[in-house]
Amino acid sequence: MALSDPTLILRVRNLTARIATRKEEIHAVRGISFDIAAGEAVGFVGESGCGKSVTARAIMRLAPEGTSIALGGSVDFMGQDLLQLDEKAMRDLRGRRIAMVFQDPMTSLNPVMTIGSQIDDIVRRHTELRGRAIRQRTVELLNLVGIPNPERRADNHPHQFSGGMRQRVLIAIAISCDPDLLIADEPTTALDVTVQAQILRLLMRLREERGMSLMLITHDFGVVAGMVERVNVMYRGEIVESGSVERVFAEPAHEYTRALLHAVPRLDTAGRVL
Ligand SMILES: Nc1ncnc2c1ncn2[C@@H]1O[C@H](COP(=O)(O)OP(=O)(O)OP(=O)(O)O)[C@@H](O)[C@H]1O
Repeated sequence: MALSDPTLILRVRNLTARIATRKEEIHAVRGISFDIAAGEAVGFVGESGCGKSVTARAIMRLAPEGTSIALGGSVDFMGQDLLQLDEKAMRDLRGRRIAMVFQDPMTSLNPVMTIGSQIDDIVRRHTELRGRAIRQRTVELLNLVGIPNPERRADNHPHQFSGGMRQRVLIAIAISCDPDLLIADEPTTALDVTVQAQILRLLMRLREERGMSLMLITHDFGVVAGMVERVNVMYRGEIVESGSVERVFAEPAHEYTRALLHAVPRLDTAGRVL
């Protein structure tokens, strides 16, 4: 299947995802459609349980832990429908062309391995580099995501890093293969506010420098403001509203969006004398 618009890298149509646990089946994503252009940052906003994470996982064809997933519709990624690929092709694509960063930077890292050896492994697996060149690349990646003294820090274990620094490490791992699309699922939720801003700035800088697309998933409208061009608002497994951030902020069309926006402090009115 060819993409009609060459600047689109992702074209999702009528995507459905049912996840089954031992107890029940949940229709978590109910026929959503959206596009992401090359180099574009798109936000997905909605309250907990609305299907944002399942959407991200559906694109990667990964089931949430402890579940199995059944997908419908199409996920056209640079001209290939990912839902039709065999598992081997999908494994090749994950991490290399589409990479993901999750909320909890501690559980995604191996606590007994040094940061450097964890990144070395990924560089070895995904590139042609061998010998000393691997560690050089690891240090370069740590430097790129703003880890000070990267040569020395590479020999530390995850618990010797702060939450924000661990998230930087995971971002380094995610961009190590130069993906076309980075999916960041609540990347700053576990971090305090100043660190949140630093991580968001880092993601934006990397997106610009590398020309990758960014799918930013958050329950917090404040996080997407100033970060993305377009936002999709999700509610109960559907996209109920989408548009430019400015438009959605200024004139939310859906009642649910208005309710979500109410929860965000308004910077423009905060200092005004009543
Ligand atoms: N591992 C799981 N086991 C059982 N149900 C799950 C699991 N993961 C997600 N679900 C269910 O799928 C639906 C969509 O969840 P999803 O995680 O996509 O929501 P979300 O919008 O990303 O919220 P959150 O930010 O809390 O993850 C919900 O009904 C949720 O309960």
